[in-house]
Amino acid sequence: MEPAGLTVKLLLVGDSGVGKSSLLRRFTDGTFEPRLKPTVGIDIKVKKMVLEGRAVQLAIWDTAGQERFRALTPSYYRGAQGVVLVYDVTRKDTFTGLGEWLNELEMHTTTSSTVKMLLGNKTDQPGREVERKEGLQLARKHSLLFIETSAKTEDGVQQAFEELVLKILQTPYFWEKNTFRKGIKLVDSSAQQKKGFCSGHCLLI
Ligand SMILES: Nc1nc2c(ncn2[C@@H]2O[C@H](COP(=O)(O)OP(=O)(O)OP(=O)(O)O)[C@@H](O)[C@H]2O)c(=O)[nH]1
Repeated sequence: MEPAGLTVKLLLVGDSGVGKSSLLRRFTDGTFEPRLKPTVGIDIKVKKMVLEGRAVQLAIWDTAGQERFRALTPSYYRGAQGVVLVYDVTRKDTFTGLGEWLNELEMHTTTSSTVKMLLGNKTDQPGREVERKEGLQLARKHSLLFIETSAKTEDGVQQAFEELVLKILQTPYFWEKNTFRKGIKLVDSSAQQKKGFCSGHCLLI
């Protein structure tokens, strides 16, 4: 039988239009669509990556940010080892509205089982309304990883996912849950040992 390897479930949440689907597209397909339609319900993409010599299969759940789909979101948290809370650095309302998302996160996840990341997107766009240090402060307050990105230019996108998954792999709970998986596949890590990993982008709190 083929080794099952490691599977990690990630969830993207945040207000409509902040760029969740665009981040996912950029990360999985390397593309950017300037006029992307809002997500309806849920979209799941799978991507394989190798981190620290381990092959990991990511199942990334992209939730719809529109209000009419909000009732569905809580059920998606189940089994998620990583949650990315996205806001738009050019829309203050998406940042001030994070309290509601943070409450939801607190209700549906535990610190030991889920790694959480705060992500400020659209750094390429003029008219910034949320400063980096504001994001950083909020992340510190809630013990979240923090990063700023641009799905358009790709800046920070790869780093965001890598940092999140790396942190998940360092979580004891993850290994307890994955012990039933036989034959974890080890692959050559040399090509994946990144230089300047997360330089200037990521913060591990
Ligand atoms: N300039 C710029 N535009 C972006 C960026 N990310 C997303 N956009 C644009 O913002 C709009 C909304 O992006 P989406 O990815 O659909 O946002 P979403 O958070 O998935 O929205 P919902 O599906 O409604 O929850 C789209 O027109 C994107 O092209 C970015 O980093 N820079």
